[in-house]
Amino acid sequence: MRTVVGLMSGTSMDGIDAALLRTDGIARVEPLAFVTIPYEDGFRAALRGVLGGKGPVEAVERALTDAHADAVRRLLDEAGVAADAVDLIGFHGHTIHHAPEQRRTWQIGDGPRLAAATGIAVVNDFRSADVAAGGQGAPLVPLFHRALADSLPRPIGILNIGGVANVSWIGAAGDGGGAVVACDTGPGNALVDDWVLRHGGGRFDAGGALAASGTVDGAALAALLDHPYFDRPTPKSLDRDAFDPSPVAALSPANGAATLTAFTAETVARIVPHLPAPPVRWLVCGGGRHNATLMGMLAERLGVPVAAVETAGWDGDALEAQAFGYLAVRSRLGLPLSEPATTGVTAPITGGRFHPVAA
Ligand SMILES: Nc1ncnc2c1ncn2[C@@H]1O[C@H](COP(=O)(O)OP(=O)(O)OP(=O)(O)O)[C@@H](O)[C@H]1O
Ligand SMILES: CC(=O)N[C@H]1[C@@H]2OC[C@@H](O2)[C@@H](O)[C@@H]1O[C@H](C)C(=O)O
Repeated sequence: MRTVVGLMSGTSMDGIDAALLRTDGIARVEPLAFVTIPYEDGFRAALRGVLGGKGPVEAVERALTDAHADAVRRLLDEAGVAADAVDLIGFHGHTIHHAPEQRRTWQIGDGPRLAAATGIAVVNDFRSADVAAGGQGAPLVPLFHRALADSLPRPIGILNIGGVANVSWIGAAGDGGGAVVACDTGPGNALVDDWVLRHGGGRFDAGGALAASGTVDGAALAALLDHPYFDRPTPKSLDRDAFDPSPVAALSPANGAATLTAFTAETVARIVPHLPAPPVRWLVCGGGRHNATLMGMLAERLGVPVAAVETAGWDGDALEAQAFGYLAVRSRLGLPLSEPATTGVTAPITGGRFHPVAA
């Protein structure tokens, strides 16, 4: 067992999730502490400005890395754990460009700088090896989900609704320890977040209240769904801004929110025929599980129980950060981070780049 910190800066750009856990990188996971450090509006704008790899990437990368070092200090202070009791940091960084078909994925985050600032060895750059080997480079949380889901009824769908939404389908226990099939399903909250921000309603649709007050526009929803991504078989992955929200542009704030929320729910439902068998149950993590309107739309469309991962005793805000702590340990052990059915890579492959603390 190792004591590790996992750090995630997700596509919704809300801030840094930092988790402390003990894990063997295989079957054992013991969460210890978790904090979220929201980004300041100014930094969020700077981050948005380098999406796509444009603008002052190096300066933003340094600031992002320093913000992660602060997050580690805050996490360890809160947990009452000294830095020298931590073996490793798994540092996802922030995705500013993702184009696996061009064998390109780019997460900013300076590993040596974070190791120097914290005095803890770092693993970063989790996605490049998979993409270089022909994989999608995402999603990478499925092997962690499988470790957690060991005792749950299966097949199960574990759905993460962040800026982008992704599913891990985990098969029955007899099935070689549980086969995993994964992909990004479509948009998560990013389109709704952008819509709400543009209409002066804050950074997101709290509780899904705005969407609940509107009506789904069938024609706009059909136009949004008219995209080749949804017919593509798994595995497949998305960049944050893969979808064009212009079909809702002329709608009222409430109807636009309702339609974009339905778009997320509908695209999750459309993944079911691509899975080996329909899940008997769905567990939802990521910020989208706080959106009651979205959760209701999902339950309606999926027709089986849909609940937040808290019903299984997990922390739905912490899971991604925990996953990158777990994957950092797997990286050090040379174990796979991805498999053909999770990213489309030709064979199970490890990944990550190790940065020891300089002597
Ligand atoms: N109370 C709430 N009501 C509705 N939506 C919420 C609430 N709290 C959070 N969210 C949504 O969750 C989002 C953040 O989710 P999360 O932190 O899981 O995303 P992320 O990790 O940045 O993204 P990704 O998983 O794509 O990398 C917010 O942008 C918002 O849309
Ligand atoms: C390229 C990239 O950063 N993808 C993220 C993004 O956010 C959600 C979804 O799209 C998922 O594919 C992935 O993150 C999670 C943590 C993953 O790799 O499993």
